[in-house]
Amino acid sequence: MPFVEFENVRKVYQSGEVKVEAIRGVDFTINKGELVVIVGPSGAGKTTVLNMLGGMDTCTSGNIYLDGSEISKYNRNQLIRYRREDIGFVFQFYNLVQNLTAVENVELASQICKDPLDAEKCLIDVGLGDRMHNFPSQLSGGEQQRVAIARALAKNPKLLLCDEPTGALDYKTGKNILKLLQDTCRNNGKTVVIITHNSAFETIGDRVIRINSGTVSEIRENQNPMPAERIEW
Ligand SMILES: Nc1ncnc2c1ncn2[C@@H]1O[C@H](COP(=O)(O)OP(=O)(O)OP(=O)(O)O)[C@@H](O)[C@H]1O
Repeated sequence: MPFVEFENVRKVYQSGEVKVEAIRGVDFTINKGELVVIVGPSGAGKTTVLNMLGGMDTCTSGNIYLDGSEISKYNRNQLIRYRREDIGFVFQFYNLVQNLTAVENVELASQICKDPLDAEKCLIDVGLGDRMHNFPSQLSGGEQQRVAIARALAKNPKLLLCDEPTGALDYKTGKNILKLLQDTCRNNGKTVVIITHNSAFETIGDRVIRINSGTVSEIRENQNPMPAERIEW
């Protein structure tokens, strides 16, 4: 059984009289420990897929599975627990609490889940061992994103979901963050999903899922994914 599965998933948004079919019958699988790149142009439905996979939104029909559980059947309380314990989130704009230090930001996340990793160790792992007691405003964008990644990993989640994780960063810093995500997958066996509009990122994924107009237009497995430090865009 695959680690993650989307089975004929549909999502219709209804605003007043207008219905938007954001996702129109999407099927894909993800294996444990894979680095997956979900790519597609703006408006294709990537964020909708991420929101359903992350338990922030529900599908209109179809089935979504993670690690043997059908999350598309979860009720509100089960989804709250799922978001807290099973998923680590990394967003474009870091979303750190400004009046807490790096290590306090990471501890904040680990306090709400049942089997957290050590906050200081997570910061050391992302290369911030010497910046733990800095506030976000004292850190660069790339460093703040590293704190956000440490915060997500400290939850010891089943899945790390990253929505445009390099979107706010310059080229070189963005590449370093991709490398960190790839290393996290390789070295810790973590399943990592990166959502992006940037097709250049396709080459680093073990699996690439291309979304266009609410459907999957291509699924590809890279036998030899490119090391993130070597990609160019
Ligand atoms: N809450 C909502 N209500 C109504 N329509 C929505 C809602 N969220 C998304 N949509 C629509 O669903 C479609 C897919 O949007 P989505 O945000 O998933 O695309 P995306 O690929 O993530 O795009 P981007 O890269 O620009 O974020 C779009 O047509 C969008 O307008």
